[in-house]
Amino acid sequence: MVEGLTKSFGRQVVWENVTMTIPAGQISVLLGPSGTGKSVFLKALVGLIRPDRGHIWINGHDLATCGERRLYELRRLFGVLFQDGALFGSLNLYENIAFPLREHTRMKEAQIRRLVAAKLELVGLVGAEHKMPGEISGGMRKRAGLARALVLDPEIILFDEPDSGLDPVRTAYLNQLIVDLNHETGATFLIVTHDINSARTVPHHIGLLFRRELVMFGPRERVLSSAEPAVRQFLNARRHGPIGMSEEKDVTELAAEALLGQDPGELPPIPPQLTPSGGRGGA
Ligand SMILES: Nc1ncnc2c1ncn2[C@@H]1O[C@H](COP(=O)(O)OP(=O)(O)OP(=O)(O)O)[C@@H](O)[C@H]1O
Repeated sequence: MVEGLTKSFGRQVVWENVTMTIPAGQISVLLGPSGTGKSVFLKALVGLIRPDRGHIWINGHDLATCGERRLYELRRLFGVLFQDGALFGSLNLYENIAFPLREHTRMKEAQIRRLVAAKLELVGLVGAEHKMPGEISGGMRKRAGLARALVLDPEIILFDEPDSGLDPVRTAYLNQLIVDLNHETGATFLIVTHDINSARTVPHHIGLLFRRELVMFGPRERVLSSAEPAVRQFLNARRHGPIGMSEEKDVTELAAEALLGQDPGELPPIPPQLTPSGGRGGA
């Protein structure tokens, strides 16, 4: 539960008064034009950046204001998949995935081996444990990063652009993997993505950050059928609307657009949501 969250860097307000309840056990997607502070939001959620105001309630504790020791404990509840998997280049996949276990637990090697093997299987990387991050494809690196994010069995998993740099087929496999993992682990997922197709089909809930605020956050079908101009423009990848090339359009531009009578057009039909597959294919 995020309440009244505000963050500025110097005089630049990134977002203010963000309030949302990220539904437990479900998948939520956070969208927004470049620079609207989606990555900063993820970092605030895991306590890497302290917000200026507001609260982040998790299991009865406020992650935004708690002390360092509590923060360290609360961080264990999170798994984070950074953009490129953020693997350690000098460690093989096995050691990368084992890393959080070595950092946060006193497990014996045999137990570590069992857990790493289970996560490798979960993400379809059995047999690749001795490979170095530099030797494998971007898609495999993401899946290895995902295995590492999952290894402490987190309650909340944050994904920062999991589909960036992947081809459409690999993105489809990764999306299915995300849906399956959510189904199997029951963890709460929050995904930042620019991929509209993923945003339309993967999550239960969608949010949009724009003009320093959370414009909307709600169930997928409600957001996809919304007439709110920024939401409608973004989720349908249109030029018509308040979002401009490099920043928001100003009033004159919007007035000119209205005069030209450019019609935003009919909304396309809402695609069905991806369902858990029951079995897993590799990518
Ligand atoms: N540590 C920092 N110090 C100062 N400014 C920062 C810092 N981190 C981010 N910013 C600024 O905050 C704003 C939001 O950045 P952020 O990376 O969260 O955007 P984003 O929505 O994730 O963008 P993109 O979609 O392009 O990845 C940017 O203007 C950025 O320059």
